[in-house]
Formats: sequence, C-alpha cells, structure tokens
Amino acid sequence: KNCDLGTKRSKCCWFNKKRKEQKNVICACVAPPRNLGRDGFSGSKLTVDLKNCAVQLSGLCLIANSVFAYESSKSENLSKEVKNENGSDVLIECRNVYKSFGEKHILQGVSFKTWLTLLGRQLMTPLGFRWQFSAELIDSFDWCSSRCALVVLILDVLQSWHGEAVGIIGPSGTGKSTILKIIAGLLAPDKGEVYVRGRKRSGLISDDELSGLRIGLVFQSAALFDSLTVRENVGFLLYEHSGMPDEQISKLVTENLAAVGLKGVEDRLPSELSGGMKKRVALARSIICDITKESIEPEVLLYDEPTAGLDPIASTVVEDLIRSVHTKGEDALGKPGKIASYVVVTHQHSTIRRAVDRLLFLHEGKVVWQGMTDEFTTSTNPIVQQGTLMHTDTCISKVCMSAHAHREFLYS
Ligand SMILES: Nc1ncnc2c1ncn2[C@@H]1O[C@H](COP(=O)(O)OP(=O)(O)OP(=O)(O)O)[C@@H](O)[C@H]1O
Repeated sequence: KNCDLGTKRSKCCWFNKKRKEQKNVICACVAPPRNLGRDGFSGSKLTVDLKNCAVQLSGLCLIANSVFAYESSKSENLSKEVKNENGSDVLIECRNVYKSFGEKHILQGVSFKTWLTLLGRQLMTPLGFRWQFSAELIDSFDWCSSRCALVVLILDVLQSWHGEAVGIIGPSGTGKSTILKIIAGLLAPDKGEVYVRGRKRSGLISDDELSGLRIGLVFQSAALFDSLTVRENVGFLLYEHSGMPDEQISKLVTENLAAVGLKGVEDRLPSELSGGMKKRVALARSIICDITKESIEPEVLLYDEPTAGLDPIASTVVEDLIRSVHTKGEDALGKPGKIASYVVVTHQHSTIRRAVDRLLFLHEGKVVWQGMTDEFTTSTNPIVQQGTLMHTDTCISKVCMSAHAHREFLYS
C-alpha cells in the first residue's frame, strides 16, 4: 500500500513512500489479471524491464507459494475438487495428438496443458525468469540495507484462482475446432492422448470414468435446436437427464438467461433471435446445471469462435460475459461458480484482449508458440509475428504497417 513502482534509467524501481527511500527491483512475480493493462500499468513493460535486470531469484517461488497457499486456503475448496490424482493443477492435457480426415493430416502432434491457476502455472513454468538462487540466499540476504527490493506483486489472485483462460489462435483450417472437439469427446484422436484431470480419456463423450470435471462446448454456430424454444434449448439437458420438475427447470432457465443479459425471450424460437442473442442463449445453455445434485462438478468451457460474425458491441458483450461467468465466482443463483477454466478459439483481437490470459498458437497441426497474451505482441518468433499480422488484417490494411506497428495496434 505504501509503495509505488516506477522506472529510473530504464530500471524498475520501488519507492517506499513512508520511509522515502528508493530501491531497485531485481525480481518480481506477477500474476497478471485481465485488466492489468487498463490501469495504466503495463504488464508487458514490467516483464521486459525485469528480464533486463541482472539478478534474478528463485527463492521468490517460496514467497509466492506461501501467498498462493494462503489464498487457496481461503477459496471454496475448488482446488480439492479439481486437483487431479497426482495433486497437480493440470486440468486438461493433450499429449502428441494426431488427427487426419482422409488424406488431410490436420493435427500432427499437438501437445499442451491447461491449468487450474495462472499462478500455479507460472511458478511451475516461469516465463522469462530464471530461478537461480537458493532459499538460503534469500534468508541470508539483507534486504533492509541493500539497495535492492524484492517485489512480489500478487494481483487479483482470487480472480486468477478460477483457472486460466486459454485462447487458441492460428490460421484458418489449422485444426483449432478439431482439437476442441477432441477435448470435448466428440471426435477421437488417431494417435496421442487426452487427459482430463490426470485421467486418460479412452473414448468419446460417453466415458463414465471422466466424472469430476464437466466439459462444455459452445459451438461456433451456437447450434441451437431450430424447432425448440429458447427455454427448451437452454433447459434441454435438464429436461432430458434430470429429475427436476419442469417448473423448477423453467425458473432456472430464466435465471441463467438473465445471467447472460437476456430477458423475456424464453418462448421465442432461435429464428427470432439475432446472432448475438443466439450466442448468449448457447452460453446460458452451457452454464446451466442440475442444482438438485449434492455436488456440482466444476466445468471447463470450450468456446469455438464465440464472437464470430458479431458486430464490435455485441462481441464486447459476449466477451465480457465469458469473463464474468468464469471470474465472478458465482453462478446465476449467486452460489459459488464452478467454471474452473475455459478455452476459446478465436480470430478476433478484442476476444484475445478481453477474454484470454494465455495463448496457444496452432500452425500446421502443431502448437508452435504459447505464452501470455501480452508476450504475443513482443515475441520475436517469426511465425508469431506473421500470426499477429494475420490477426490484424481483418481490421486494417496491413500493407502500410510494419509487424511491430501491427502488434502495437493489436494491443492498443
Ligand atoms: N468431420 C470432418 N470431416 C472431414 N474434414 C474435416 C472434418 N472436420 C474438419 N475437417 C477439415 O479439417 C480442417 C480443419 O478444420 P477445423 O474446423 O478444425 O479448422 P479451424 O482451424 O477451426 O478453422 P477456422 O479457423 O476456419 O474455423 C479443415 O480443412 C476441415 O475441412
């Protein structure tokens, strides 16, 4: 509370207002919240500054870990429910997944993991930090008299606690939707494995042994049943598979529709809705669950181009909804939310900026780059640079802009 961060001679500095002293920051750990950049505080700049610092510390892990442990003890025990048998924070893992359609080899060894926590993932795979010093060194280091400061920024930890938001981007036809369908159990991989909470998915969606984590897929086209009303679409699963009375389902449908900003549309048919409304109905359908069950399983939502075809305002509404059902920490009824994490396939910059923490870049059937969204703009990987161009060319003529300018534009 009593500190300011700043820069002096291109070094990151820390000012203690009370003691009126300044120290150089030699290492910091940041759990980036989604709004980091909006408060005039650039996450990427801080990372770059810190990367340039000469001294880096591994002991920070211990400090961050203790904060993490403290925060996790305060949470709604979500961790106990979603940590897998090995005690790891990995929710979904694709290991060397291959998929072909006839002669078309679409996925050619896709591997990645999604994590329950941003912070947990960062500690395990530090981004840009090399952890070199031992804990003893941290203990023996005289922080008070030194001219250096160790700054641990744990921002919005509780928000991060609800699991990371992963974006999958890449050229058209590279297999982004295909990998979502494989994770959701709608397609089987030809080779490779998919693990959900550490348990191998051996077949398709009917796997019984996969209980413990629900996986919901929101299709690109919204995929509503044309001949059913909005109420019947949203409550479909409950009407078919729960013992809840119709009246209770109807009430729950209304509440879930309200949660996505829709009122009085229950009796309409999908053909009477706009594109944005259809997407919101699909979102309501994906978050509704049987509230009469003793325990509601946490869920990972997979969104396939949720904002495709929407105007900028409708896109913003959907993007913020995606964020809010995930991070708000409560469902439509005000009970603790169970959206453990989500994965979103998108081509849209606003979606990347507003609704994604970490990006996976899929290219020619493989994940060729992954990193935090702000790193995407600064990456020197040629494929990523090309990718940023591809992701901006729908908005602006790329002929008159350099790759760097495009990336600046993307995140401006
Ligand atoms: N069931 C299927 N049968 C045959 N080919 C398929 C099938 N599903 C996908 N494909 C082909 O696989 C390729 C990858 O499709 P996919 O939808 O995964 O791409 P994508 O990266 O999501 O593309 P886009 O960004 O345009 O949505 C495409 O060439 C598509 O035609």
